[in-house]
Amino acid sequence: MAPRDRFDDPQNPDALVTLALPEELQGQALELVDPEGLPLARMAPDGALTALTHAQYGPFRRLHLSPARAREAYAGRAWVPVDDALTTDEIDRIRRRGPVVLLALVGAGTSTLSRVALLRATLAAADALPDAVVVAVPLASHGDSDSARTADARLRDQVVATYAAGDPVWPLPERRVAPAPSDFPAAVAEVVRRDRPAPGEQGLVLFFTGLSGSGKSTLAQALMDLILEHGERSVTSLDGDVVRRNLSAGLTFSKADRETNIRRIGWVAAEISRHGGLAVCSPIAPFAQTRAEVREMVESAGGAFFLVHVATPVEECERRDRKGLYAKARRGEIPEFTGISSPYEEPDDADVRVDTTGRSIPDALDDVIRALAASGHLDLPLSSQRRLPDVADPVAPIAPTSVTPATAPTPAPTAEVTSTQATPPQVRPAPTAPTRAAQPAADDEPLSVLFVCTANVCRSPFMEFTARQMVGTSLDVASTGTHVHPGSVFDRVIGEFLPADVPQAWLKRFRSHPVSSELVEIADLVLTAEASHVERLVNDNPRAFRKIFTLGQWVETVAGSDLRGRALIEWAGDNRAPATPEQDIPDPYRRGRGPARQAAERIDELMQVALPPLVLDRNLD
Ligand SMILES: Nc1ncnc2c1ncn2[C@@H]1O[C@H](COP(=O)(O)OS(=O)(=O)O)[C@@H](OP(=O)(O)O)[C@H]1O
Ligand SMILES: Nc1ncnc2c1ncn2[C@@H]1O[C@H](COP(=O)(O)OP(=O)(O)O)[C@@H](O)[C@H]1O
Repeated sequence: MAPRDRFDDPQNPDALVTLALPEELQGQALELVDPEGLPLARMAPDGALTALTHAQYGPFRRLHLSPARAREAYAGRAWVPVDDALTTDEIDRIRRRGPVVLLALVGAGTSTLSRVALLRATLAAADALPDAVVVAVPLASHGDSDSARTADARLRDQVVATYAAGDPVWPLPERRVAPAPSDFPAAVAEVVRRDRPAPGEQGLVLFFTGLSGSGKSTLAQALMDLILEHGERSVTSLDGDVVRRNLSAGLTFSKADRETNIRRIGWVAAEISRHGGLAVCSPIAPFAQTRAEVREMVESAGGAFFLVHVATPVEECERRDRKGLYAKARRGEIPEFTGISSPYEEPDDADVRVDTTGRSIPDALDDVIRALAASGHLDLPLSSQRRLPDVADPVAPIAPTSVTPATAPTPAPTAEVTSTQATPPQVRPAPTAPTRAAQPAADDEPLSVLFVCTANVCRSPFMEFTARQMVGTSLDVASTGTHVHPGSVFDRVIGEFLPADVPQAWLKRFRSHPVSSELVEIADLVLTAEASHVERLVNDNPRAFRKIFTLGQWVETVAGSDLRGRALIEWAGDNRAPATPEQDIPDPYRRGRGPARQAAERIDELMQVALPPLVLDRNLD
């Protein structure tokens, strides 16, 4: 930039060769270093610069020549400033001029090309010319304002003139319209295409922000499941809670630590997007400025940033209070709790805003899917186009009718029931839910046991019927599922392996029923077929953790204890054996008679141990 020898030169106020120093460094002697710490220049307190060495950093370093070195190598050629990928027409024009230096001004890239791609495109153009070489000059532009453009043009003319030092300079005519891909030679077009992939091929960061309990993790997880089911892309999850357990372990919830946490997430996500990957982040990220920094990090890594504002209001999040944190925050036990005692700045730059209040998860997720499809980044099927059940809704707002009221009349026994001599007259026909209202049970009242599997058509009703047949009304039993088509019938294949004296009427009258938080709350004990069911139920009902077990886990836990009834359940809550996959009862549904028989035998075997200690009336076991 000779003759300039300093930043912020008062003699050339419009030259924009500036260095913004923090106040405490102003007026001091400084060393300027590259990102790896190599000293490049010394700066005197008055701003005068002394070069120490050439920069040795970054791609195509060999092409970044100072004017002196460039002249040493290429004096006598014509100099052509290049600030975008060259079209076929422009290359033809240059060809007519003879030997040239293409002086690539790669300060900030262009609106459509990164710096490094601008250099690659210029090299590809040089290859198409008989005698052209490339020199890179990191000359940045300072913005779109008229004054910045004027100053930029002046600085650029000066820099180009310094390189040419009297040799001819041939600027290309200004473009009237932006070139189309077909205007470039194939090799240049390929550089342009790779550098700016179509939205569907670009790295992508899906960033969910919102209050604790708003539904970020739930929606993010459902979306990731869907992406994986789709199978075209892999995903990295950066969930708020998970990040805080590893990447950000030790950070607090002060403003500074939250910012650090979000910047770390942003940095990792940006790196993932740099490689064309897909990252799904779901921290609270309460501050607009930090979210903007993440956007900037991602975009400068070449990725796309897609912001989902999970805008569930604080009243609803507090009503859900999945983790009991709002209650603690209200009691002052958690300081700086977002939405209560720490701010959440609503985004005004969200790509989609979803309030999950009163909506099912698939329905809320569809809003995100629609917005993503419109952006061109990701095309996933809406829930209405998917075969159900896949993203089922474990916590769809519960209609009052879904809990059997305590006063529900017992359905009249059918002819089959009355004709089945094995049916004790006091046994209710198969209920779809425990019939006790949500009130504390008297000590001598039968315990209620809720069996849970996936669709509530096979394993859990089998457990329900087996239990009822074994202990009659000594236990209040019911069954439900985590992913249910409500109203489905009992699976006849596993039904074949029920004890012969189970009344057919129970089977006939059975209809499937989804699990709900109310049902879990009412039950004294919840027994599931698989560990994944426990996980799901505990996730949605964390406070019920102590009474939810897999059937196999329950049997292993209580084996050897002399306790009975409620005391046993309480004890088991504190002494639970781990739920291992070996104890699971695999789903035999639609897998034929063999697996159905195995599941039936295993359930039967476990029930023999699981139930007797739960029965309060000792005469019945
Ligand atoms: N003081 C306070 N404020 C907000 N949240 C708190 C706090 N203390 C603990 N938690 C739990 O931490 C989860 C939020 O962590 P994040 O990393 O997402 O927060 S932040 O983005 O750094 O603000 C958040 O989890 P989610 O419910 O998944 O959002 C809370 O469970
Ligand atoms: N439509 C919905 N979308 C997402 N979550 C919902 C919806 N309806 C109810 N919920 C429930 O709200 C809670 C949201 O919790 P979570 O996803 O962990 O939130 P966050 O990650 O924002 O803290 C879960 O218990 C979830 O089942």
